Amino acid sequence: MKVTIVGAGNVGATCADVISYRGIASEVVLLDIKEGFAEGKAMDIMQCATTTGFNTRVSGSTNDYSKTANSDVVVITSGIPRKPGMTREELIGINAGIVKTVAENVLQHSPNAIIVVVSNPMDTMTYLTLKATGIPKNRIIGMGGALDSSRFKYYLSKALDRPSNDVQGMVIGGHGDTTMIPLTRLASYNGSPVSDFLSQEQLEKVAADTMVGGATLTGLLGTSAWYAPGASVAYLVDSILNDQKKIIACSVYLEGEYGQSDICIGVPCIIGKNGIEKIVDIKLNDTEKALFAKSADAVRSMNADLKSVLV
Ligand SMILES: NC(=O)C1=CN([C@@H]2O[C@H](COP(=O)(O)OP(=O)(O)OC[C@H]3O[C@@H](n4cnc5c(N)ncnc54)[C@H](O)[C@@H]3O)[C@@H](O)[C@H]2O)C=CC1
Ligand SMILES: O=C([O-])CC(=O)C(=O)O
Repeated sequence: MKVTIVGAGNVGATCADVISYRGIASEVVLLDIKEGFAEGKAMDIMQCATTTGFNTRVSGSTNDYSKTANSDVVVITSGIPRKPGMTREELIGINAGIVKTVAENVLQHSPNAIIVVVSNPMDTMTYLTLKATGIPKNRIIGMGGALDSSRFKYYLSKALDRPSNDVQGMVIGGHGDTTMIPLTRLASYNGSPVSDFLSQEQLEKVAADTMVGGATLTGLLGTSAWYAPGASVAYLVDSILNDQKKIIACSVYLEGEYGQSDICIGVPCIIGKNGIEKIVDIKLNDTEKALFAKSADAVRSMNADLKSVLV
């Protein structure tokens, strides 16, 4: 199975690294516009093969899309990341043009690929990719919810002082500082509701920390995060390539589900060899429904800014 990652920067290269050492794909092509950069990242990763013991072939390409031909999955991580103090939404001006061109280029060489969109603002970039390429909606997946959910479980585990892997939880809605919806009511610790162990005040803090999880890291690092983002993309790609049918919150095109249409936004999905195999209808309460509608309004108003790119 072949995976192409366009944008060999922090997130793209980390994703290639995780995919190779976990043996998720047999071949990974990293492509970047910067001369020699993807080749260098690929060589560095390949020099881990004997020490971490993997057999995936990782190669790099400077903007030569012929090397990406016949990819099963293409991940788009090209574009600029935010700096401290910025929102993801502020990246739209530069990233929309990049994502549209990249999506068109990759499809010329891999017309049947499933596309995973990572570049921010991710929900709007996912919508742009769908509208610009016209490929079926099951093959366009925005990655945000996997990462936001892993941060949610991290903050829950810290509050519980128990391992993250004993915690279940999901974040739906937009992948933005104010649009994410950590589903605290449904989160659990080894099968029991987390509210059995944490106070309302603690749960509200966990939700608030989760929502600004990306901004917190951007403040600490000076650019946005990459280890958890790269690993989250690899987790999603694993579920596609190995047909795992995991339920993962992904940004997908809605046509009436969750009361929304003509929008890409995070909802729980079954992810398998066909990409989005099913949108899972979890029963939200009235408060959660209202938050979801508000989140969708914000994402939709961002999508309106795509008019000049989508002509
Ligand atoms: N959806 C999510 O959960 C997350 C999204 N992101 C987003 O992912 C994107 C990448 O972030 P980083 O890897 O940290 O940035 P980075 O700056 O380290 O890497 C971006 C790479 O894209 C390349 N690039 C730019 N234009 C290109 C083009 N036309 N074709 C090919 N390559 C091109 C650059 O040369 C650079 O190497 C950002 O937009 C960031 O906001 C980051 C983390 C999580
Ligand atoms: O925070 C950012 O800008 C990058 C991102 O989407 C994340 O790490 O969640």
